[in-house]
Amino acid sequence: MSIKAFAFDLDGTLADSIPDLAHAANAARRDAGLAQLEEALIESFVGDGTESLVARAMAADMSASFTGTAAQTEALGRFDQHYLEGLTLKTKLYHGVANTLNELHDCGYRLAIVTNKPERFTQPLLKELGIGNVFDVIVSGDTLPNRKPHAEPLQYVMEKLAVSADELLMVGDSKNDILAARAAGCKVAYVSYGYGAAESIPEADVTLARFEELMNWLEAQD
Ligand SMILES: O=C(O)COP(=O)(O)O
Ligand SMILES: [Mg+2]
Repeated sequence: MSIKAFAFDLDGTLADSIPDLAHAANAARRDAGLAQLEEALIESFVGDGTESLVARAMAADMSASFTGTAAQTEALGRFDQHYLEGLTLKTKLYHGVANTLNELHDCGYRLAIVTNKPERFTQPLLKELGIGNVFDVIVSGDTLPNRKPHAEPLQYVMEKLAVSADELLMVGDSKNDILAARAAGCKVAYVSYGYGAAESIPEADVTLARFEELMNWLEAQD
C-alpha cells in the first residue's frame, strides 16, 4: 500500500520551539521567585504536554508530575500567559519544512498534526508560522482523552482522513512519536535534528537528518 497521508509532530519536528518554551518556563519560575534554568535542561522536559513541562520546570526535576497543587496551577497560568505572548519570538520552522509541506499538499497528500501541545497553543502557533492552512486534521494533546504515545490520536487521524494504517506515515522527533506509530500500526520516520537526543529512541522505519529528505523517502516507496 502506498502512503496517502502524513501525521506530523510539531515541536522538534516542524518547528524549533525550545527557545520560546524555555523563555516562558523561566518567566514562570521568575514569577515564583525561582532561579533561571539552562535551556538544555528545559528541552529535556518537553514532550509530554504542557502540564508536565510546567511541573518539571518548576521542580527542575524530570521525575516531577503535575498533580494540580495550587502552586502548579498558578505556575501553569503564568506559563500560559507568557507563552501565548511570545509563541514565535524565536521559534522558527526547520529548514525545508514550509516548501516540503506545500509540495506534499499540492500533490494531494493529506496532512495532519499530531502534537502533545495543547490546542490553545497549537492553533495560534501554526498560524504565526504561516502553515495553518495545509493541514486537514489537527490533533493536540488535549483534543482526545489520550495523547501520544497512545494510539488514539493516530487512529483519529486515520478515521478523519479515511486512510488505513499502512497508508499513513508518522513523522516525529521523540520516543512518544515512534511508540504512538507502533501502537497504531503505521510506519514512522524519525527526525534526528529534534529533541529526542536525550532519550533512547526505538527503531523507526527511516531516519531523516533533514526534513526535506522525506521527499526522497517517498519517491523510493513505489
Ligand atoms: O508540547 C509537548 O509536550 C511536545 O509537543 P510535540 O508532541 O509537538 O513534540
Ligand atoms: Mg516533538
